Amino acid sequence: MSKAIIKIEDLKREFTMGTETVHALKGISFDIKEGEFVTIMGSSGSGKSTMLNILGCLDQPTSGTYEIDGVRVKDLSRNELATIRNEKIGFIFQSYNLLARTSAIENVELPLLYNSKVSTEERRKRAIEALEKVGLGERLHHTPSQLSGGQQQRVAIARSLVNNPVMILADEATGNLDTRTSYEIMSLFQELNKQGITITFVTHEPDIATFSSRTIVLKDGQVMQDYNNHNVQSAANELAKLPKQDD
Ligand SMILES: Nc1ncnc2c1ncn2[C@@H]1O[C@H](COP(=O)(O)OP(=O)(O)OP(=O)(O)O)[C@@H](O)[C@H]1O
Repeated sequence: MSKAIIKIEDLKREFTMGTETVHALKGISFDIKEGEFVTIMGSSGSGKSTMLNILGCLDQPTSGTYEIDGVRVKDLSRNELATIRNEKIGFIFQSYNLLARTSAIENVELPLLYNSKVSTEERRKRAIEALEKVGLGERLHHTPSQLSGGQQQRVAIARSLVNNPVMILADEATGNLDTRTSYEIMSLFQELNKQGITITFVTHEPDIATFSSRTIVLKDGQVMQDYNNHNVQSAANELAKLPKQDD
């Protein structure tokens, strides 16, 4: 049995708006085990962003428990939360969030700058390895504006891997990409998952869920469905089915 990386129990998040209370999450419970590739789906307003913020230690629940890699997140200070975020989670966003005018390699090195145990040489070595892993070994010194959207997302994926996080947390990571590039990126996620990396992918796109091994569907702040996908599609196969580009 793989160990649970994420443990969530009866998690609630309420927001106070004037005299009203918005119940964004109404008692959510699930575990995510090491090596899983989970999509968290739901329509607009279902609670995905609220869930993502809590999973990413960017926000705290109103009640209930959230544990990541054995650490209980509730009651941690802001600094402790920042450390957990940096050490345990690799974030990937829809808009890549790379530093402009900064090379791919420097962008990937960023999460290691906060880690005083890693020397300059080691930092560079790990950044190069991460970029090679995502197929960008030939683009180390390109800045974001010199890279395509898909390549920029690959840099972001390399950056998310460089600290050896316990989980990658992706927020609509293919939202800005065309179909072909989305399949390329999903194929990369599938490869990384095969290598043992745990992935949680938050999205409103049902297509994405077909590439993951488990889907959790949120509705009105509750888990409506939580199922294993016994027929995981290969993104590389879907890519091969697309008409050839004339370039
Ligand atoms: N800071 C906040 N203050 C008040 N209400 C909030 C806040 N954040 C979220 N909500 C409410 O919580 C509910 C869930 O919102 P959330 O943003 O998590 O949904 P979502 O599934 O991510 O939607 P979308 O796909 O449109 O981003 C909504 O009713 C929203 O209005």
